[in-house]
Amino acid sequence: MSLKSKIVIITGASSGIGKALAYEAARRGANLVLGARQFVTLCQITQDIEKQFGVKALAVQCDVSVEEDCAHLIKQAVLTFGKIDVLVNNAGMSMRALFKDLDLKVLKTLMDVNFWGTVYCTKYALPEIIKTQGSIVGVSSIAGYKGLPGRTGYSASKFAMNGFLDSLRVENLKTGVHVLTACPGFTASNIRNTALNKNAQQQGESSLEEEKMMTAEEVAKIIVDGIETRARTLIMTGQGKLTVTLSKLFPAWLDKLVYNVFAKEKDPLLK
Ligand SMILES: NC(=O)c1ccc[n+]([C@@H]2O[C@H](COP(=O)([O-])OP(=O)(O)OC[C@H]3O[C@@H](n4cnc5c(N)ncnc54)[C@H](O)[C@@H]3O)[C@@H](O)[C@H]2O)c1
Repeated sequence: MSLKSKIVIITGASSGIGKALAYEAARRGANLVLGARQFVTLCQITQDIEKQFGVKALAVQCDVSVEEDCAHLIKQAVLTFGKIDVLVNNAGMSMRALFKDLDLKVLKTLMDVNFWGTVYCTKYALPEIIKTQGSIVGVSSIAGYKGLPGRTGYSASKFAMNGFLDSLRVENLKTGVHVLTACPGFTASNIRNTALNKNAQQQGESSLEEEKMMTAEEVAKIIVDGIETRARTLIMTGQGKLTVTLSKLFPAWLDKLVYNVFAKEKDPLLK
C-alpha cells in the first residue's frame, strides 16, 4: 500500500522518531494529522511539511494519557479529511530508576502514556481504519520482549503494548486491518533526557552514548517501509534480533547477560 494521498495520524510528532515519521510519510505523499502536547512546535512542523512536500498537515494538541484528547485527535482527523488510513502510536516516555527506590507515580505515568495512550487512540480510530482496511502501528521496543534493569515501568508498558497489538492483529485477521509492532533498538533522540527518575522528575541528560545509535530518520524509513509492505513485526537491529531470540531460547542466561551489560557499560544504577 503506497502512502500517496493516504491520511496518516502520528502521535508524539513534535520530536525524535515521531517527527522523522511525519517527514518520511509526507515525502511519500501522505496527508498528516500530527498530535503532541507542544502545539507551537507542532504547528512549525506542519507548516514546514506543507511547504516542502505540498501535502496537507494538521496539528492537534493532544496529551495521549488523556482519553478525551485522543478522542479529539481522531475526531479532528475525520472532520478534516473524512477518513483515516494509518494510525501510528508513537508517543512515549522512558524512565531510569530501580524499582526498590521508585515513586509508583513513575510506573503509573509510563503505563498512562505508553500503554493507555495507544489503547485510547486505537479505540477511537479503529472503526475508521476498518472502513479503509488501513494500518495500526505501535512504536514499541526491544524492552517489550526483554525486561531491562532500571526500566520496570518502561518494559511493563511495552510488554503490554505488544500483547495488546498482538491480540488486535488476530481479532482483525478478517477485517483487512493491518497491525504492525515496530521495535527500534537504541535510537538517538530526546527520550533519555526526558526519562523520569525515581522521583518522577525528568532526568535531564542521556545515560548512553547517543552518537553510536541509529538515527530517528533511519528508524522512520524502516517503519514507513513496514507500513507500505504491511509487515507484521519490525525488530530493527542485530542486537535486538539476538535479544528476542535469546529471550525465547535461553531466558535465564539472557537475564545474566543483560545485567552484566547494563552494570558494566550502560547504567551506573547497578554498580
Ligand atoms: N529512542 C530510543 O532509543 C527508542 C527505542 C525503542 C523505542 N522507542 C520508542 O519510540 C517512541 C518515540 O520516542 P523517541 O525516541 O523519538 O523520543 P522523543 O522523546 O524524542 O519522542 C517522544 C515523543 O512523545 C511525546 N510524548 C511524551 N509524552 C506524551 C504525552 N503524554 N502525550 C503526547 N505526546 C507525548 C514527546 O513529547 C515526544 O514528542 C517512543 O514510544 C519510544 O518508547 C525509542
